[in-house]
Amino acid sequence: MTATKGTRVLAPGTLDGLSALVTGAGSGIGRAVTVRLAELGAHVTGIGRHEDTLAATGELVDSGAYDYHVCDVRDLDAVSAVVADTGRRHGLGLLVNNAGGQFFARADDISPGGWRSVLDLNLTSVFHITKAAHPFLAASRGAVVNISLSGVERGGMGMAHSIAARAGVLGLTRTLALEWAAEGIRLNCLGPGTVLTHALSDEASEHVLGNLVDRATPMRTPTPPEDVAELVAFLASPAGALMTGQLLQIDGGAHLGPGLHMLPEAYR
Ligand SMILES: CCCCCCC/C=C/C(=O)SCCNC(=O)CCNC(=O)[C@H](O)C(C)(C)COP(=O)(O)OP(=O)(O)OC[C@H]1O[C@@H](n2cnc3c(N)ncnc32)[C@H](O)[C@@H]1OP(=O)(O)O
Ligand SMILES: NC(=O)C1=CN([C@@H]2O[C@H](COP(=O)(O)OP(=O)(O)OC[C@H]3O[C@@H](n4cnc5c(N)ncnc54)[C@H](OP(=O)(O)O)[C@@H]3O)[C@@H](O)[C@H]2O)C=CC1
Repeated sequence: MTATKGTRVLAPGTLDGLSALVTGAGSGIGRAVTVRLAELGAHVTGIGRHEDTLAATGELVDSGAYDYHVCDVRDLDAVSAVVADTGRRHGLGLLVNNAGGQFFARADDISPGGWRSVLDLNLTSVFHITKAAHPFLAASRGAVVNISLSGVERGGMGMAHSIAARAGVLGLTRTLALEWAAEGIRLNCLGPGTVLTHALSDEASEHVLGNLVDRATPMRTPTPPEDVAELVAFLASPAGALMTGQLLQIDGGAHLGPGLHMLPEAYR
């Protein structure tokens, strides 16, 4: 596995005056997005379930550029209240639906409860948060970026629940891009490949991810979270003003189809 360093191309000040809301801002991609948006001039409100990690993200950005709310995105009333509070206090020009995740299991081993938990986290929450953000996004002619998953269009073995949820988000993104275009709101999805974040540090994930990079990613490199962040910033910037309803894969050509050898032994 080789790794490339994250790339930064946008000029300082590109996002001056932007107010952004980032779910899952306390780690991984969400943290990288938060840091980059703030560097480019935005104010970011982060959401996550753990205060310590959300606060640690704040140590990486200028004071005054960031605040956070401890909240579970699956608690639809609570998260809608956070969106409304953020919109009232700062306005809302960018919503990044990033919080998400899954467990790796073949479809036969996904119980109704397991299916529901992944759909609630990765699809239902996105619908409700985005709907709650609508009036504020309309007021600012704002943008939504939904963090998706490489494989959303082709499928991904061991991730039936998650891929189904992300496909749902893609459909939602494309539909709202049509419904809300007249209000100047743009919505897009980004599909990272393998991003080496702490969430993937357990043994099963290690196994899957090492294999994914070496055997299922033609460019044989993980996706740096900073590259995802730069694309989010681009989509929020004036340069992205005509981009809507798109899925942008940022995955080194990854494809999770060729064989069960990528899954932990127990799942083959
Ligand atoms: C070429 C393509 C490249 C793509 C690479 C993609 C790599 C992907 C990377 C990522 O997405 S990284 C970010 C990932 N982060 C995580 O995934 C976080 C870890 N996951 C979780 O926190 C949880 O799994 C969850 C998805 C949030 C679910 O948590 P929840 O608290 O809701 O679950 P539980 O209450 O514990 O269980 C609910 C339900 O689910 C069943 N279940 C849980 N784990 C498993 C498992 N490993 N296998 C099977 N079933 C599982 C559990 O039994 C419960 O079911 P019921 O008992 O109710 O039937
Ligand atoms: N890593 C990878 O290879 C890839 C990841 N992705 C997707 O990118 C997104 C970010 O992943 P990544 O940064 O790797 O993972 P992390 O686990 O590092 O980040 C997920 C973040 O979401 C937060 N979160 C999780 N569940 C909830 C919840 N119910 N309510 C509020 N916040 C929540 C977590 O914080 P807390 O636990 O404090 O709530 C955490 O900060 C996810 O949607 C993931 O599926 C897509 C492609 C590849």
